[in-house]
Amino acid sequence: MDRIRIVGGATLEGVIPISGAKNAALPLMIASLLTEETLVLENVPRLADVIQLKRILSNHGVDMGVRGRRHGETDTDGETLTLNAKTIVDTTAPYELVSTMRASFWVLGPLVARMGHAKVSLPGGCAIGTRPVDFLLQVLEALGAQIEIDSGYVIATARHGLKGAEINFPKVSVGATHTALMAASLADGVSVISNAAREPEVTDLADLLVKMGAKIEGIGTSTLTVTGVAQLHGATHRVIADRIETGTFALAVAMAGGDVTLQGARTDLLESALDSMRQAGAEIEALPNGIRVSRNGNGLQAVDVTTEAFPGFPTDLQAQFMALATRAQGTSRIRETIFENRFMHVQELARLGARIRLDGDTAFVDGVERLKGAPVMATDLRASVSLVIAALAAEGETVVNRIYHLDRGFERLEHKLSRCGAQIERISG
Ligand SMILES: CC(=O)N[C@H]1[C@@H](OP(=O)(O)OP(=O)(O)OC[C@H]2O[C@@H](n3ccc(=O)[nH]c3=O)[C@H](O)[C@@H]2O)O[C@H](CO)[C@@H](O)[C@@H]1O
Ligand SMILES: C=C(OP(=O)(O)O)C(=O)O
Repeated sequence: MDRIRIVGGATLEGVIPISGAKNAALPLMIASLLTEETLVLENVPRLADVIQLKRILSNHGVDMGVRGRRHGETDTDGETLTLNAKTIVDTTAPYELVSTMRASFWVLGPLVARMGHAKVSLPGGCAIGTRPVDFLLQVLEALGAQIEIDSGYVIATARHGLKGAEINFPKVSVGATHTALMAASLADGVSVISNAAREPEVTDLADLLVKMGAKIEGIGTSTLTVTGVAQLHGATHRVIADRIETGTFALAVAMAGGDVTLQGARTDLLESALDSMRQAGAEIEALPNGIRVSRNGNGLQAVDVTTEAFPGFPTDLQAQFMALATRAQGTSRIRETIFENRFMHVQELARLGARIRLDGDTAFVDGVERLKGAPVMATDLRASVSLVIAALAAEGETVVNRIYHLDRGFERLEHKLSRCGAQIERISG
């Protein structure tokens, strides 16, 4: 199993290219199941989750190709993927393929909408809470599908197609909104989705669906009105920049000090997190094609944050922000309101010398003068990278074990950081 070794203390200087967003690329790829025509997706990140979804889609019969590199493109540019689901050969997504990744469950909506039948294993994904799928199933039931659970599989049936409906979510859910958008696009009649997620990845999916011929109003708001169409067609779309990768590298610079341009990053995708970083002592400047982050000399200050649905502070940056707070002056209160068990990084950060107390949904982080390198264990995707951030400022060597979690969501992390001066390397095997 690969590990990452970091020797802390170096400041970061240079340019980091930001990849396409994992959490946008996955639903965009899944949308290929909605049409017989070809989708072209540009700027797809090279990640373990994308490779796994390619396997799942292939199993359904989606033909896939990767377009060769064009003039002027470098190896930091994302892939251009073509996906064609002319013939769906299998409407089952088996446990072996689905169990490692939450987003793979989202094939359920498009399959039942187009084929009238789908059988999908209950999902896996990061172990950060119970993560039920009840809202996703309620969406499909509201649209007229019959749902049955059998031997760990959800079986959805709608022999005569789906019908438009009113859908009102009790809680904001990204995956349930993706499911509602995709299924309602091919349903007969109008669907109104209330309390919809407004995450940029939901907007990216809605924008793609509109290019494919879907009729969606209210994009970017919490009420989406979808008028179903009989068929969708092919389209070309560029995956938005990864706001979580952006925030992660911004926090790495805030932690290590230095001056880095995050190329291709967009401030409008993470205003709330950037504000918290400014309060902590980072300088952040929007550039025409990126964001410049620096911290030179000034110390870090404690900041309180509460995770919320977009446009609030994202739960996917909570662990990384906590890493920064471990070195700030004073006590930071970090409250997690989205997932009930997303604090597994706390005990690993403690191995590096962090002082963190947990009380229910809140972590109290007392900043310390120094962290010291140690062997640590990655427990989930964002927890893994929080350990990397802490290690950048720790004295001596840190080895992060089980980094397969990290490879799910960060493309060439060690290259991107080492190019800016970090002492970081992958140890294979
Ligand atoms: C691949 C992907 O894009 N994953 C993201 C997505 O996950 P995901 O779509 O799984 O997260 P949701 O937005 O659905 O979850 C939000 C909350 O709703 C609850 N819930 C959700 C569905 C449901 O049927 N019942 C239910 O109770 C969840 O347990 C959680 O407490 O959004 C999360 C919240 O921004 C991010 O942390 C994940 O990185
Ligand atoms: C939690 C995440 O992913 P998943 O929903 O696939 O577990 C994440 O991207 O931070």
